[in-house]
Amino acid sequence: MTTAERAEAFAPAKVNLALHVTGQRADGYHLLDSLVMFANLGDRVSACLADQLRLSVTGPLAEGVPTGPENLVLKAAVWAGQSADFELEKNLPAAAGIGGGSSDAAAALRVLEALTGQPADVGRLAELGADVPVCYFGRACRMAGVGEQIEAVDLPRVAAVLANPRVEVETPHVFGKLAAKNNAPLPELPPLGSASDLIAFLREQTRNDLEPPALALAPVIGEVLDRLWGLEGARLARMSGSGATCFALFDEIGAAETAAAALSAQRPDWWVSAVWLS
Ligand SMILES: C[C@@](CO)(OP(=O)(O)O)[C@H](O)COP(=O)(O)OP(=O)(O)OC[C@H]1O[C@@H](n2ccc(N)nc2=O)[C@H](O)[C@@H]1O
Ligand SMILES: Nc1ncnc2c1ncn2[C@@H]1O[C@H](COP(=O)(O)OP(=O)(O)O)[C@@H](O)[C@H]1O
Repeated sequence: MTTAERAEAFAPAKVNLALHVTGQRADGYHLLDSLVMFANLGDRVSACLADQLRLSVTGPLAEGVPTGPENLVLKAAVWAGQSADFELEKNLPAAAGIGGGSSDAAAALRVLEALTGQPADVGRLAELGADVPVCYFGRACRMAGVGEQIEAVDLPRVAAVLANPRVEVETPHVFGKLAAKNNAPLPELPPLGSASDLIAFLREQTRNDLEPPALALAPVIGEVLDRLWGLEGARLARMSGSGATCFALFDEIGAAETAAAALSAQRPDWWVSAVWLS
C-alpha cells in the first residue's frame, strides 16, 4: 500500500571550487578544506510512503545507475528507518565529482522529512558518505574534517560551465594516488563582494589537490581543462571533487551559455552545461 501524498526535492550538483587535502586520519580518510557551491542543475527525488522500499530511476543519465540497495537513495531511507516508493530522475553523470549520489541521498532525506514530519539525524549524516552533510546543507559553505564540518559562507553567485568527458573516476582510486597528504589549508577568506573577486581569490590562492592524481588516472581530464581554459570569457578552469567533471567560471551567464554551446559543438560526446553556482 502507498499513501497518496507525494513529496519532491531537488538534488543539485555540488561543485568543489577549491579542495585542499590537509591530512589523513588513522582510518585512512583524508582531511579536507574545501569551498563548495551548488548548481541550479541537478537530479530530482520524489516519493510517497509505502510498505515496501522501492526505487525507479528515470531521466537522461539513468543508464548504469544502480537501482538496488546500493543506490544512495535507498541507503538513505534504510539509514532513516523509513520505507517509501521513490522515483529518481537522473540528470547528473554518476561517479563524476559533483556529488550526484550524495545529493540524491540528501534529497531523499528531505523528501522523507516532508512525508513523515520527522527531521533527519543531521549529526550522523556522514555515516552515509563524506559528501552527504554538505549536500544536505545545500548552500555555499566551507567544508572541513572529512566532510562533516560545515560552515556557511557568504559568496556571490557565479556563472559556470560544467564539463564531463563521460569517463567515470572512482573516488578511492584518486585519493589512493595522492602524493602529498599534508598540504596547506585554504587561507582566511577575504571579503568577496563580486563574482570577479571570488574568481580572482580562487585563481590566486586556492587549488584542487586531487587534480594531479585524477589526471594520472584519466588523462582526458587534461583535455577537459585545456578546452575550458580556451573558451572565450573563461577566467578559471579547475576540476571538481575527485573528477572527472571540471568547471570554468565566467563574469556573466551569457558568456557561460555561449561558451557551453561552443564546447558542445567541439565535443558533442561530452556532458556540458552552463549553470549558476550559489
Ligand atoms: C572527494 C569529494 C570532495 O567533496 O567529492 P566527490 O569526488 O566524491 O564528489 C568527497 O570528499 C567524497 O565524498 P563521498 O563520495 O561521499 O565519499 P565516501 O563515499 O564517504 O568515501 C569514498 C572513498 O573516498 C575516500 N575518501 C573520501 C572522503 C574523504 N574525506 N577522504 C577519503 O579518503 C575513501 O577512500 C573512501 O573510501
Ligand atoms: N543515486 C546515485 N546516483 C549516482 N550514483 C550512485 C547513486 N547511488 C549509488 N551510486 C554509486 O555511487 C558511485 C559514486 O557516484 P556519485 O556519488 O555520483 O559520484 P562522486 O562520489 O564522484 O560525486 C557510483 O559509482 C554509483 O555506482
